[in-house]
Amino acid sequence: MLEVNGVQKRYKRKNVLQDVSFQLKSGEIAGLVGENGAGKSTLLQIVATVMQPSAGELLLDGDQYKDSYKQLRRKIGYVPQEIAVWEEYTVEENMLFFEKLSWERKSAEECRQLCLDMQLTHWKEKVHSLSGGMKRKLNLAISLLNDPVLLLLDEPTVGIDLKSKMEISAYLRKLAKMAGKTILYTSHDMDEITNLCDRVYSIGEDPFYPDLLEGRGVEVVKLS
Ligand SMILES: Nc1ncnc2c1ncn2[C@@H]1O[C@H](COP(=O)(O)OP(=O)(O)OP(=O)(O)O)[C@@H](O)[C@H]1O
Repeated sequence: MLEVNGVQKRYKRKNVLQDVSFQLKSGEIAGLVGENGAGKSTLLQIVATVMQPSAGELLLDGDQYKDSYKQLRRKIGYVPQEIAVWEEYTVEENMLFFEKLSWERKSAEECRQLCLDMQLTHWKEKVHSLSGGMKRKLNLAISLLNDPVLLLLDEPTVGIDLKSKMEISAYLRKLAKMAGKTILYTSHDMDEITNLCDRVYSIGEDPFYPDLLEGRGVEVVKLS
């Protein structure tokens, strides 16, 4: 379980996150919405241990982040907005390369299966010849190599076709419901968010997103 208590983030004189508190249970999928610049990526980076908050505390499965950054990092999968894979290498070479950097050992067949699980079938193809959707799937597969309990995804479905979007959504649902993974992800696609999420957190002052989500059958919680 993830607990975020009173998190604040200040960049020089700019307050981005004021007093953010929420909890996520195992197997829960939560969305994070807000206008550009509201602080979604900043919050994901803090939860991912990539960045430290200016104030507040975070706990994962009861362990304080500040006491155990290194151990907790092993339990977290984080996919930033930018696709970070080796373009000149094949899907197979990318997976095997990142497997070497992972804390968990996986065979080549297990790596291939991770890709197949989300309909990424181009095992022998170079990444530069893949579609944007396929690259996003590869990025996601890489983040799962160390069997994270918490998965943080920054706009995993931006700019990809509807079929790939639906495949990624179906796969995320399976990861949460069958494998008990906790997922926090950002998206500007309100149809996708309402279909996929148990709850949506809205960040920032602007009531645009909460208003947009009203009456769509999803719980919306405002964060500051
Ligand atoms: N390293 C940094 N130094 C200074 N300001 C930053 C830094 N990173 C982000 N910011 C500022 O913090 C604010 C929040 O940025 P952030 O990227 O978290 O927003 P976001 O909600 O993810 O936006 P988007 O939807 O465009 O991705 C923005 O005003 C941004 O310019």
